[in-house]
Amino acid sequence: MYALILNPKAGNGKSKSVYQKMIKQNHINEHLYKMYVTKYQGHATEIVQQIKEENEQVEKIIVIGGDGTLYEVINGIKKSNLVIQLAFIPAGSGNDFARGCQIHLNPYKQIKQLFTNPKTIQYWFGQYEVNEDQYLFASSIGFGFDAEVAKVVNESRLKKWFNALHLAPLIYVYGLLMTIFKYKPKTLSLNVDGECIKIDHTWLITVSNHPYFGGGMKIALDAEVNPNNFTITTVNNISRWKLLFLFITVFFGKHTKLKEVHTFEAKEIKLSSEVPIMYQADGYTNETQQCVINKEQESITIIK
Ligand SMILES: Nc1ncnc2c1ncn2[C@@H]1O[C@H](COP(=O)(O)OP(=O)(O)OP(=O)(O)O)[C@@H](O)[C@H]1O
Repeated sequence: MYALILNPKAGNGKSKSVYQKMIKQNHINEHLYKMYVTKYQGHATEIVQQIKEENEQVEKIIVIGGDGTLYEVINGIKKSNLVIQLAFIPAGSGNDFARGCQIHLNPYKQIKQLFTNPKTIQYWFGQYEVNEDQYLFASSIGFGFDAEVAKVVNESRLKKWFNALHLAPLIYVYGLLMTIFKYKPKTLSLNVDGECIKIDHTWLITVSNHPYFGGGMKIALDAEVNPNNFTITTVNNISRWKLLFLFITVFFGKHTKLKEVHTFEAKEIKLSSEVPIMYQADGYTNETQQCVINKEQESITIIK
């Protein structure tokens, strides 16, 4: 038996039509699944805990939604120590996890594959600790400018309209323009696999499990799904105009040629900031002054 978790608001309601089509096409047998619909932010985490408590023979969770829904589901899996296989039908606006795992971005193609010719891969989430609490991220965790952009995007009423007009990536351009002239770069101390580094005038640091962030930007060109290392990208000592240029070059994967951009691989990163800094984990934003990031030891099976 499997559980289906649907966020009806993901992709501005696209997820609901995806689910309805799935039913119409008789892809799922009503007796073999239990359906859960999220009602508010954080609900998907609670649903997974409920699945564990109900103690039914659930072997797989299928998520229909965006990266935010997936983030909540994987954190529910972590909190409840559930051993489960996971399938993801991308129906959000960004869908970076799907890109990173080479899951069809077209949800209908993904459904067809899932129910007719499924394949499995192993995936290792990232784990981060803030204020003594541990959480998982599927795609990336970023500190500084990109997190401020994510916050503007999440809080913007325009997101709905851009989605409706099928112009979802443009909401990130809007967030970028709203943030770039206000953001104050920070001095950050990093401990990377035991080596201390101070980075001044930092705009952003992203820690990636796969290449994509921000709805399709290929920030970590060489990142590969693997159990050992993250790819870390830092941007510091850059003018605001050049940063704007950088975000254009990211789409062509040319940003790493800029001298202000550095990339490296690491297994554990400890970050501290003298002042609170915004972070985003799969799009979920908050503030912290310290964070420790590791690879999750156990892999999860992703069905795709
Ligand atoms: N019924 C609901 N009403 C309002 N918000 C909800 C509901 N159910 C879930 N949410 C919240 O919706 C938010 C957005 O979901 P999600 O990130 O999956 O979609 P998206 O923003 O369209 O896609 P992406 O993250 O890929 O850009 C999540 O933070 C989730 O907590």
